[in-house]
Amino acid sequence: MSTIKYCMLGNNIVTRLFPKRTYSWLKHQQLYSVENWLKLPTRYKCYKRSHHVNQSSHQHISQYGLQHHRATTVTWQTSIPLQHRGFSLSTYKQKIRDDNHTPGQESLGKEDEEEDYYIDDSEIDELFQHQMPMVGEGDHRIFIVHPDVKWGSRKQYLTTANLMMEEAVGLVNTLQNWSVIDKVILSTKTPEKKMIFGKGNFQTLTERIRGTPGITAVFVNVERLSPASEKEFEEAWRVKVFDRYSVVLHIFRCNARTKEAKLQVSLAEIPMLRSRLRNEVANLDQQGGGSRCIMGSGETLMEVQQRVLQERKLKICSALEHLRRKRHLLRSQRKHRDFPIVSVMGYTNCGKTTLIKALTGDAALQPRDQLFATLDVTVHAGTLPSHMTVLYVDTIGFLSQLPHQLIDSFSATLEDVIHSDLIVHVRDISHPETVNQKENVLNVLRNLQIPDRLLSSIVEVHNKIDLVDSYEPSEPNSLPISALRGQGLEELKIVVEEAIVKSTGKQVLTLPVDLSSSQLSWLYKEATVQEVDVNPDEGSAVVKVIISAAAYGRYRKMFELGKGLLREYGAFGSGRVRPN
Ligand SMILES: Nc1nc2c(ncn2[C@@H]2O[C@H](COP(=O)(O)OP(=O)(O)OP(=O)(O)O)[C@@H](O)[C@H]2O)c(=O)[nH]1
Ligand SMILES: [Mg+2]
Repeated sequence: MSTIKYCMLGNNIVTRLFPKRTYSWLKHQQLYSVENWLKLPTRYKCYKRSHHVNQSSHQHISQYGLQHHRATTVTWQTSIPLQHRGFSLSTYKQKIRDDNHTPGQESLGKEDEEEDYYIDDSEIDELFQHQMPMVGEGDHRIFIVHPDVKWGSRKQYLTTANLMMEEAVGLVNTLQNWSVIDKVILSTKTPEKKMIFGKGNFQTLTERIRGTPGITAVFVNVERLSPASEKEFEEAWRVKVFDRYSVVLHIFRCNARTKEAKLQVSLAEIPMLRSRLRNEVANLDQQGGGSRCIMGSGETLMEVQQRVLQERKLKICSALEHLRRKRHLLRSQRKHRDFPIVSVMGYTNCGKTTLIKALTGDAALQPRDQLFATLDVTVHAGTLPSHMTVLYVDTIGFLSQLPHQLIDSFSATLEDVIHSDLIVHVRDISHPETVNQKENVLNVLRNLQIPDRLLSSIVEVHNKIDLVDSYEPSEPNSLPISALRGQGLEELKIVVEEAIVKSTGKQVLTLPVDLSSSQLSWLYKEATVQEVDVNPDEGSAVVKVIISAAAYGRYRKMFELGKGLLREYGAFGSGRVRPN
C-alpha cells in the first residue's frame, strides 16, 4: 500500500504525484486524460482547485458531479482494477512475469526499470490522439510569410525566394481544409533575431496581417522559430503562428497510419510540447505562480510537466526500440533468403511509390499527389530481367530545411536503407527545384551515415520526363523514365540488375545438374534460376543461375565436391562451372 496524490494540471492533463520510491515502478503510467481520471472510483479521486486549474477544467470536472476537495492525498490500494491504474493488461502481465510476482503483491520499492516496453495498438492510438495536435484541429486559412535572407550563412544559394514560397504553399495545400489566403516575401538581414524582420517591415507586416479578414494562422517559412519569436509574433498578430517544423509535423500526423509512424510523430512532437510548455509557464510566472511547488510535492508545475514529457519520450523510444528489433529480425530473415534489397529514395513527391508500383505491379501501393504521402518503410518484391527477385524498399521523402530532430526520429525507419544493397535515387526532373532537391537528398543521405559503398553506387533516375518538353539528359549516368507512363522501366531494371550483381558479389554461373538429385530444387530455393536446359536422355540439365558466393560455397559442399559428377561437362572450361 502506498500513498499517491492525484492532481489536475492545466486543462487536460491529470498526473499522479507520488513518492519517489514508487515512482520508478510506475514510470510507464504517465499521462492521464481527464476521461481516464474520471473513470476512477470516486473514493480515489480528488483534485485541487488552484491557479493551475482554469475555469473550463473546473466546469468540466463539476459537470460530472465531483466534489471539490482541498485534500489531495489518496490511498492507493492494490484492489483498484488494473485499467484504473493506467496499466494495459499486457504490460501488467509482462511485469508480473518479469518480477515473478503475483498480482496484488507488487514490491513497489524494487528497482525494476523495464528495458523494453511492449505497447499495443490501442495504447499507441491513445497516446497519439491524446497528444495535442501541435497546430490545432480543424480548418486553417493561412497567411504565409517568407523571410528572404539576402546574404550570410543562412542564404539559400540553390533556390530562390519565389520557389521557397511555392514549396510553402505546396505544404499548406497538402493539408485538407487548409488554404492560403495571402502570402508575402520580406527580406531580412537578421533572421536569427527574435523579430526576424526589421522594425519597419515588421510593422507593415503586422498591419497587413491584422487588416486581412479571415486569417486563422500565419506560417513563417523558416525551419524553426524560437519559442520567444513565436510568442512575440502571436501577440502581435493575434493568431497562431507556425514554422516549417510544425506544418510538416502536422502533415506527418495526418498521414500517419501505422504503429511506427504514429510513435515517431509523437516523438517528433515532444520538442514542440516542451517549448510550448516553457511559454505557458512563463505566462503563469507573469501571473505569479508557475514556479511554485505543487501541493508540497517539491516539484514545480514546470518540473512536473517536463518530467511527464520525459517519461513519455522514454516510453515512445522504448516502444520504437521494440519495433526496431522486430524489423531487424525481418531484415535478417530477408538476408537469409538472399534477396537483394533496393532502397528507392528521393525528395517528397518525386514519384518513388509510383515507380515501385510500376516495377512490382503491387496494387496495394497508393501513390498520391501529396507531400509526405509515404511515412513508413515498406518492402515490395519485384523481378529483374534475369528473373532475380529483388525487394524494393519505399521510403519517406525528403524536404529541404527540416530540423534535425525530425529526421532523427524518422531515421529509425531509414535504417533499412543502410542495410540495402543498392540505392535508387528518384528525381522529379520536371520540378523547377530539381537541382536543389538533389543536393538536399544527398546531404541528408550523408548525414544519415549511409555507407560509402552505397553512396558511390547510387543509380540516379530522372522521373516524370513525360512532363518535360523534348527531354534531353542533362547529366551522364542518369536514366530517363516516366514511372506513370511506364517509360524506361526495362532499361532501369537492366541497370539495377547490373548494379546488384556488382554490389552483392553475386555471380552468374552455368551449372550442370543431375535431375535425379535435389540439386535443382536446392538452386531454386537458394539462388535465382534463370534458364534450365534439360537433356532428357541423360537425366541432366544445364542451369543458369545468379548465386551469391556463400550460397555457391554451400552448393559445392553439398553436391559437387568429391562426386566428380560434373567432370563430363569439361567443355565449360575451367572445371565445372562457367562464369558468364
Ligand atoms: N506525370 C507524371 N506524374 C508522375 C510520375 N511519377 C509520379 N507521378 C505523380 O507524382 C505524384 C507523387 O507520386 P508518388 O509516387 O506518391 O511520390 P512519392 O515520391 O512516393 O511521394 P511521397 O511518398 O509523398 O514522398 C503522384 O500524383 C503521381 O501520379 C511520372 O512519371 N509522370
Ligand atoms: Mg511515396
